[in-house]
Amino acid sequence: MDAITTPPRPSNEPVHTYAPGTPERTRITDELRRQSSAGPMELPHVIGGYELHGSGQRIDVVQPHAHREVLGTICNATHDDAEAAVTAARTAAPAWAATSFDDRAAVLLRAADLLSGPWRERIAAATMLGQSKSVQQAEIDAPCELIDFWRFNVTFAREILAEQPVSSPGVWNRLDHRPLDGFVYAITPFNFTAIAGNLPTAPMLMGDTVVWKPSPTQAYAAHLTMQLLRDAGLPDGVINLVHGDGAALSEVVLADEHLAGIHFTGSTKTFQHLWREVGTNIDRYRNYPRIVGETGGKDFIVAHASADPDVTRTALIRGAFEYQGQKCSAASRVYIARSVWARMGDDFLAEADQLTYGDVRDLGNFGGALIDRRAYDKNVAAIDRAKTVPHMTVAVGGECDDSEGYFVRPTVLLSDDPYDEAFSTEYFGPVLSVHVYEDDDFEHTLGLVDSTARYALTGSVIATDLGAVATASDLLRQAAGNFYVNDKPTGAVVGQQPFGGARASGTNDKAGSKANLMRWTSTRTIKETFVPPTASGYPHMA
Ligand SMILES: NC(=O)c1ccc[n+]([C@@H]2O[C@H](COP(=O)([O-])OP(=O)(O)OC[C@H]3O[C@@H](n4cnc5c(N)ncnc54)[C@H](O)[C@@H]3O)[C@@H](O)[C@H]2O)c1
Ligand SMILES: N[C@@H](CCC=O)C(=O)O
Repeated sequence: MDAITTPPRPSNEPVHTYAPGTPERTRITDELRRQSSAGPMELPHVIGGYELHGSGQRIDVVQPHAHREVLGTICNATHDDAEAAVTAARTAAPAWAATSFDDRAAVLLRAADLLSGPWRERIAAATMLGQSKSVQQAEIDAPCELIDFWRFNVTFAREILAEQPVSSPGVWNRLDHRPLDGFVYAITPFNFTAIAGNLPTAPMLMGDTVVWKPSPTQAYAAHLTMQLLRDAGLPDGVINLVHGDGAALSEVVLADEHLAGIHFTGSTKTFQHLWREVGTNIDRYRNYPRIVGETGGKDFIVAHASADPDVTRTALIRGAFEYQGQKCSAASRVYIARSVWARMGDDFLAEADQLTYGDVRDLGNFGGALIDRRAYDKNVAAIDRAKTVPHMTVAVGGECDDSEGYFVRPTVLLSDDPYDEAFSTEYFGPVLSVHVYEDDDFEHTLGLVDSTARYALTGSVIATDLGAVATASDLLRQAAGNFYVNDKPTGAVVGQQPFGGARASGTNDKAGSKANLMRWTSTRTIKETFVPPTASGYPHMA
């Protein structure tokens, strides 16, 4: 069809409550039961449209809150798998680049409607079981955030295509938003099904073909996401799903001359490794690969002396302990004015102590388990260290139990020393470091917040004094890519709070925004002169 079309206007997917008696609660409970009793599934690579089981090491994907229950098995990708995926991506590229924007967009719009409809509980339950999310946390991830990524990105991409230069009389200037000249490598984290679904599909929407490697611990929901995209009409080879730890895969992919971009979300350490490898291979590439990475955080809450105690307590509980502190945006260091702490500290500690982490199939639980043994050991070590530090008190929690699942209790560390490593190291678990400062030390404390950790992802200021809000916003301008006033620092919504941070937290290309989509297109400028000159002289030469 030859027309300039307007995609359906996106609005954020409504978040279901799952309150007792609601139909969605019945549906999710049935689906959790069905998936839990289905027995382990093979979770194949999907390369060029073929489901391949691979010859690499087999890795079980388990329920983190019940680690004896196996959901499925993946095979770690080998060099052969990697080469097959790169070949499939390159083979599919010409036809995909020639596919109209509307036809590419329609795949995502169909996928969004499938996820909002018949796939909703399937993906939500898979996210709960595989990533140990409470029903509320799964709901805001996938379905809702993933649907939003898909619908909003279509509108953002359409706006990019519509942005065209001016043309002088006699000339027509145009921008051709080409796909990148090569394939994109999308590497995704365990903690959000939505991020895993967005990172390969954002470049795909812009006409690129993709090798997608999800986290082994998110492989179960990733497998279903790939099935959903294929149901929505994704052609073979456009996205190639390859499972495993990524080591052998990266040895092939990062050395390939056609690597055109990396779309990464995960830890700072992994991102820096990938960037270094790109540097090492720089002479091999036909183009400079676009490198987009959203990484770690040590996200803060600063409560001014004017802060409302209930707002502060709620922001701390939700910001630090939802999804067991495993959001890159989770509050993990808090600075509270002494007078505020005096009014809400005991209530906060009591509420934290009463939070229930358990099997997420029991909808009464606030949260689940840590994702795996590695995350569990890291948090146990952090808590054990804290117990030995003289200026630090484990005020709540500190108990850990891995007999059934990787459970770490919500833990609050109170410290007189704001330079302790607990205020600068990302533990990625339910461990919150709290420093109580003197009320008149607000500006000095903001300096501490800005300089203590190397990250700059999210942060909140809580204050009713608007002057204090303005001071914090000013002095912390570079300390967070997402800055919240009188709220928790988590829960960004696509289209409302574009998400991402700078410093060690990433390239700040804002997932689910035009800025991100621009990284996946290589613009060609076309100038056409209608009646070209036929003589080379200029009037001043007469
Ligand atoms: N800023 C953000 O938007 C954001 C969002 C989610 C998570 N995160 C961060 O992600 C981290 C937690 O996620 P994680 O534990 O999955 O991170 P991770 O770095 O351990 O893993 C991320 C992905 O990289 C893969 N990987 C590791 N080594 C690789 C290699 N050599 N080649 C290819 N792939 C490789 C992993 O298998 C996984 O798929 C935290 O640091 C968190 O802050 C950031
Ligand atoms: N966008 C999510 C965090 C993603 C990282 O884990 C939030 O805003 O809470």
